[in-house]
Amino acid sequence: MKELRHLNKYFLKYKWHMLLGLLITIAARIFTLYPIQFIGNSTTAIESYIKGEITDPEVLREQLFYNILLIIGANLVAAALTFIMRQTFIVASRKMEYDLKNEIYQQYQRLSLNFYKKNRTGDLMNRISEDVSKVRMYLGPAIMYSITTLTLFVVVIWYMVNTAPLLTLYTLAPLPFLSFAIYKLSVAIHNRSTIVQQYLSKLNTFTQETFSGISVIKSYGLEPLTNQNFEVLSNGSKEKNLNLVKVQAFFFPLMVLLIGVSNTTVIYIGGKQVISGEIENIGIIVEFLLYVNMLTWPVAIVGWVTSIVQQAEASQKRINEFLKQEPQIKNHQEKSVKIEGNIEFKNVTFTYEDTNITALRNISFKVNRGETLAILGKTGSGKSTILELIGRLYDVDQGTILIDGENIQDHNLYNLRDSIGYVPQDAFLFSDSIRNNIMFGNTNATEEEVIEAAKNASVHKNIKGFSKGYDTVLGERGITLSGGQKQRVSIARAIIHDPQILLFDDSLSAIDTETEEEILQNLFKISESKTTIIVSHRISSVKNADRIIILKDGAVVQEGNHQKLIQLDGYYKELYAKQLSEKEM
Ligand SMILES: Nc1ncnc2c1ncn2[C@@H]1O[C@H](COP(=O)(O)OP(=O)(O)OP(=O)(O)O)[C@@H](O)[C@H]1O
Repeated sequence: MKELRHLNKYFLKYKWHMLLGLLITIAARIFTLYPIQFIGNSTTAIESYIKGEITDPEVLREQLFYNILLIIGANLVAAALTFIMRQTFIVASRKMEYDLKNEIYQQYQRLSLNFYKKNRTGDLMNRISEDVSKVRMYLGPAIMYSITTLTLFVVVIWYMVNTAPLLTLYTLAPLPFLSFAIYKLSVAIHNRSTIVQQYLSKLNTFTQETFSGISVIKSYGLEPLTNQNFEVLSNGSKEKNLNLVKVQAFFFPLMVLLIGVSNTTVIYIGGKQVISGEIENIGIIVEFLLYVNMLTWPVAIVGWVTSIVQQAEASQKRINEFLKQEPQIKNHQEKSVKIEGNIEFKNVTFTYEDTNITALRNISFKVNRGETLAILGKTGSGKSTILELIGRLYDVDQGTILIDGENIQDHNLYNLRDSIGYVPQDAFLFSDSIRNNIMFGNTNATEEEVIEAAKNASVHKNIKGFSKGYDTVLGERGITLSGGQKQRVSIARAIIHDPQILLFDDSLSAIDTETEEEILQNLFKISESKTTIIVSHRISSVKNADRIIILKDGAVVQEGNHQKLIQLDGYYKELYAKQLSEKEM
């Protein structure tokens, strides 16, 4: 129960719901029991009539009518109270589920990139959905049924002991066995359903991947192979499901068996006691039969509740693992100071902790407000890493990054990121309208500003060409747009944000050179008083930059402007010559 302690704060928050639920449960149970006494009374009245103690049939009719009215009345009240009981406990548990999901989601948002690298998306999704559902079963149904069972037990057993103590003992004897058997069965069901879930998860991942990669599958003619793989997986899933169904099938027969044993005991022992005169009338046997049937379900539920609590404990443990984690990148500064955009790297070395790859080695450079720095280099040379370090997606190991002369870590983290417009290498667009995708950079932007940003990113004409214009909804991963269009929408998003620092990570790669030139000219105007860093593989994107640095294996190997670098032997000159000849061809 240690892990479940985390949830106590929610019980405290909804204490009035819980308290009201408790009171109503007690009242509901008492009203559920009343009808049984009246059924007992009716049987006794019939018995008295048969024995001749009541001679007038009118009196019997009157007694039966009176008892039936009471039975109906008590049942109606019990039903109404049971409804309210569910409204309190179950509603409270749904509210707690909602709060817990929000707590986990906010924690996910708080955690840094390294957390997402270490954990698989499926696992993150599972903990916020599956695990929370299991915890909710503890917060609501388990608590509700425990209280119901306890109240029922106390009230019923007290009444039974008072009426016929020995008969009570005999009738209740099989119930602990029932509870234990149900517990064992619940554990087996739980274990097997966990395996079923795992198979289902595998099956889902497989299908999702095949749908995402459908174009590759079709173009390589891999349909038969994927069908085969799917069949193997779904067969496995079917086998596991059948295993589960087998144990589930034991549940009701077991209950029926034990109810049968208890009923037989009541009739046999009760009958003997009536004969010996220990029990005065048959009405008591009828009442006991009803009590036993009423107790069987709650006793079975004790086993069920125990397994629910165990599952909730295991799920909450998984949730707590994530809730306890601290973000790797922390904000050390509450105060926000307006960022001017002067960036300086001083002997920066950086190693990715998960792969142990040293992406940057002793890097130093400076770029001031109003300037454009371009970074070139072969793939894997560390260009993107530089941009990620400026956004503090990671913190440096050695050396320092200065922003406006101050250590990057001494700036307010959120203010720093807010001052940056980052266009990643792999432009990500949400399944939303183009307008909203652009406005992601500034949710308060006006229609004119959206159009202006799109024009500056040279994508306005394309958007206008769509029948729904800016309202065009993009499919998953923006599949309705071409690679170059996606990149430009992503650029418009950064422009509309109007940041102090603009970072472009190879974001013009899928755009033809003419459009590229157009965007660069627009950017030149927009970024007059901003700091721009352009990562690229193309000379055309970087030739106008104030400074260009060439990276090789994480180190700066050449530095200068276009004019200087085309004179020097090395990567830049070679690339220039190659791209020039390609253009001429
Ligand atoms: N998130 C990461 N975790 C671990 N290693 C990484 C990560 N990102 C990059 N690396 C490694 O760091 C090195 C530098 O990568 P980086 O993405 O900075 O190169 P790049 O110059 O931008 O390459 P490209 O031109 O292909 O985009 C590579 O060896 C890469 O494998």
